Amino acid sequence: MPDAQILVVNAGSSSIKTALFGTDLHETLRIEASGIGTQGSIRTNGGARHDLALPGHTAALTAIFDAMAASGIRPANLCAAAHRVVHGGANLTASARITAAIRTAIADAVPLAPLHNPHHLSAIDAVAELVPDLPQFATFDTAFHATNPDVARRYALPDVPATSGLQRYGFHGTSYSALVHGFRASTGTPLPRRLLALHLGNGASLCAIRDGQSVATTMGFSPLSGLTMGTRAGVIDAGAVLHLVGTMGADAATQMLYHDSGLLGLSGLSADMRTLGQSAAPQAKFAREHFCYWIARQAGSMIAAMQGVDGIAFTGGIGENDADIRNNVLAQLSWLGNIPHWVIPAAEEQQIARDAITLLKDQTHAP
Ligand SMILES: Nc1ncnc2c1ncn2[C@@H]1O[C@H](COP(=O)(O)OP(=O)(O)O)[C@@H](O)[C@H]1O
Ligand SMILES: CC(=O)OP(=O)(O)O
Ligand SMILES: [Mg+2]
Repeated sequence: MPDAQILVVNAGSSSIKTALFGTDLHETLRIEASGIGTQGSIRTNGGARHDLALPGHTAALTAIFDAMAASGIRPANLCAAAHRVVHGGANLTASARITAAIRTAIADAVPLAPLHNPHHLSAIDAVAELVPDLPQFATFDTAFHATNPDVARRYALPDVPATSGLQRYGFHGTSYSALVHGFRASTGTPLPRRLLALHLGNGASLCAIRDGQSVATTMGFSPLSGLTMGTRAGVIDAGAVLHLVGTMGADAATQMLYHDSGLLGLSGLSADMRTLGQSAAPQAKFAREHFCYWIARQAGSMIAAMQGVDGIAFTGGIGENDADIRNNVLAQLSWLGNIPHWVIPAAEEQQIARDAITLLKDQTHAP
């Protein structure tokens, strides 16, 4: 194992994907834990999945670190760690070295991304404990959407202190920027001028990408809005949220909207799309239909924001693997005519490593 490896940690809501990269961006090891809280499994270098009980992210991180140690990785092999961070709040949008102040800002944004930020902090702290002086970096999921125009970002709320920072940030930007960066290499064609990108994983969103830049996306202030997701409700009338808070209280409403809704809430069976696809239960079929219908509905909004569409790209665990979901969505968009589409593996880890390498080089060249 050569030295100077960058450890990348991508904690999603149902997965932790880790990889090691050389400073030339060459991937040397990949260990992924998936189905956290459902059908837990771990796999190394894209090989066979091994079933493993993964009740939570802490168990997944421990299993990954054990597997890394078993693969011969030692702290001395690492020159940096780099993390995907879903929400950095209003001020943290560009990738950065994780200082005490930045850790605090990520902690302050926990209420805005309760399915993600706590796990980013656990990973940052676990690495700091294992290798105390290792430089650590963060890539923010919000960064790619900084190009959205004000009309897209602004909620129609008054400009008063209570609404400070209340805007549509958008997420999955790490995946979308990797998709734009690697589009030609993975498809053999140039990036279409107006691309509808669908990141469909446990969390799911759409992005309107015009000339390589995000102009609109379905998630907003938090990763709760937009599409139907594994356990998240997606777009819901604020009046319905007020009603839930009024009748159940804020804590129970938060639990319902983030943890008990979406595919799980609709099916009463599972948040996991693969499990639902294998089920003959009518509720499982309805949950899958709901997922596709709301993708198609919100795709119309993204296409309007770009004034048309020249290509469609699917990515994420569902987007890459579930052909029935892709075909259902494409059939509901057939009114568009014959638009080319591609399936492109999410390359979030490579994007995170690329950002960290840029920051490492900047530090080396700093006066
Ligand atoms: N072969 C498959 N067929 C259908 N769904 C799949 C398949 N593989 C993974 N998925 C689904 O992908 C989702 C997880 O996506 P992923 O992008 O890994 O999650 P996360 O959002 O946690 O990063 C789950 O709903 C899982 O069932
Ligand atoms: C932002 C988000 O929902 O991420 P994930 O799909 O990885 O849970
Ligand atoms: Mg993910």
